[in-house]
Amino acid sequence: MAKAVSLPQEKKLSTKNKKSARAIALATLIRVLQDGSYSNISLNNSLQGAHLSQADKNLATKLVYGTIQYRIFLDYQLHDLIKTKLSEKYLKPLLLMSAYQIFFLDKIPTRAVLDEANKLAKEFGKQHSGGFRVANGILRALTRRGKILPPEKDRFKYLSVKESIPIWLVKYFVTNWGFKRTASILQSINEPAKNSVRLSSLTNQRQTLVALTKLGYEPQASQLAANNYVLAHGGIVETTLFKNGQLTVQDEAASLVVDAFDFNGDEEVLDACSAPGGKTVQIAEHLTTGQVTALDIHEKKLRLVRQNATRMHVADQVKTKAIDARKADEYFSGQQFARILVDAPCSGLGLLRRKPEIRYTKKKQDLLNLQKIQLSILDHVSHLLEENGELVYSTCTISLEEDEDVVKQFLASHPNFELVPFELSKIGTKTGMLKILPDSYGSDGFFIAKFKLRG
Ligand SMILES: C[S@@+](CC[C@H](N)C(=O)[O-])C[C@H]1O[C@@H](n2cnc3c(N)ncnc32)[C@H](O)[C@@H]1O
Repeated sequence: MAKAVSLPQEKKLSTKNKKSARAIALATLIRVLQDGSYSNISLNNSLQGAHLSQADKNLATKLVYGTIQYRIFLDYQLHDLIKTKLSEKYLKPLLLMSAYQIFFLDKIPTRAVLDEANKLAKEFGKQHSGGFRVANGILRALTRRGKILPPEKDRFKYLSVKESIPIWLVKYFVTNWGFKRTASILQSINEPAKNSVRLSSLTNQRQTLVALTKLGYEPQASQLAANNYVLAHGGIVETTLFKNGQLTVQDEAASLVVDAFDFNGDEEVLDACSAPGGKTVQIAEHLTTGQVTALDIHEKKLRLVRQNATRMHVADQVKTKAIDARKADEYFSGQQFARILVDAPCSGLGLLRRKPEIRYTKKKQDLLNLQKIQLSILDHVSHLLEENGELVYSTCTISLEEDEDVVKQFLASHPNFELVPFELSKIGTKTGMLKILPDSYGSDGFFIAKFKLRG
């Protein structure tokens, strides 16, 4: 439980600003938890017109994402203390947000959380409503009682509440990786995501590293990817290093996907699911006379691919086309690509650390629905690969349905393809498939399979 210690950064903020940050967080949480809005869109909209200091923006962001991330845990803390129906819409989000601060933000004194909750209840409640008294009573009872967890012998429920993961997902993980590994994965996905960048291979990497060090980013070479570095803190997109295309934000495991190809530089490459273009630009960096054709089903998202390509100085190597990859063989004829990447739409279970909502929005049936789309994309683009060409299939999920099972089914229906082992600079695979679980290196969870079309 949080102790009543002072928070220097909090103290520096004016009371008015503090209240605004919390009011914005609460308004966002009401929209997300009660109205089903997307947290990132909702929060960005609220922050845009808010004129908050950077510290207050950070606080509002932390409150929104932290409350969403720990919703199951927080609900459990509150469930037996809420004895009446919460008639006003703001009350439950306010209780969850306050409980989040009490249990997870050690530097905010409990006293301050209660005072702020009181003010917010008066601001958000109806006139003459007693909502603030209800909130106050529940939060005081919560601070008196402290944290509770289900009995450890109820293993699934215990893990579900402790790590704030739906029971179906805990069971799914335990079925595939056993209890001990599941506990390790779940614990790791609640840790903050690393700030990983990939240095452009077209610019002077030594100079970039020196500049990063001077700016206090303390770059540490990635354990996984050749050109990636883990930074001590965020904010890199505001720097000229990012704006000038000397580096880009890319997870360490995500960077391995393109490294699985062998390039000569003159190839025609198809990137079937390309937006926002992280891997497209990485492919393009390998090309001299070759080109990469970047598809995405959403025209709007291709703008991001073009922006990325321009920023990273590879626009001449990149063409974009809004096409459903399941119809790619209607637009392109013959075996015209030497390399094809299918970085498929997936459940994103490897991104649980980065995107706290995924754990609540994904259902087991989604894994099979997505598998159908993934197989269909693979099938339709596979006709476009030249003989001896390379096809890489990747996902940012760890579900077997979308990874190993897709590979198995694709090979069964395409006997002219075979898996090929690949060696990357820091990691390799003899099977042609590489699965990175989120607790192995603290990266995103990823799956990569490399196929070759027999000549
Ligand atoms: C995992 S993301 C790709 C990330 C991207 N490769 C990168 O590195 O930045 C999957 C992308 O596939 C797109 N997508 C979904 N269904 C598609 C389809 N049928 N055809 C083409 N693109 C599709 C989505 O819009 C999304 O941008």
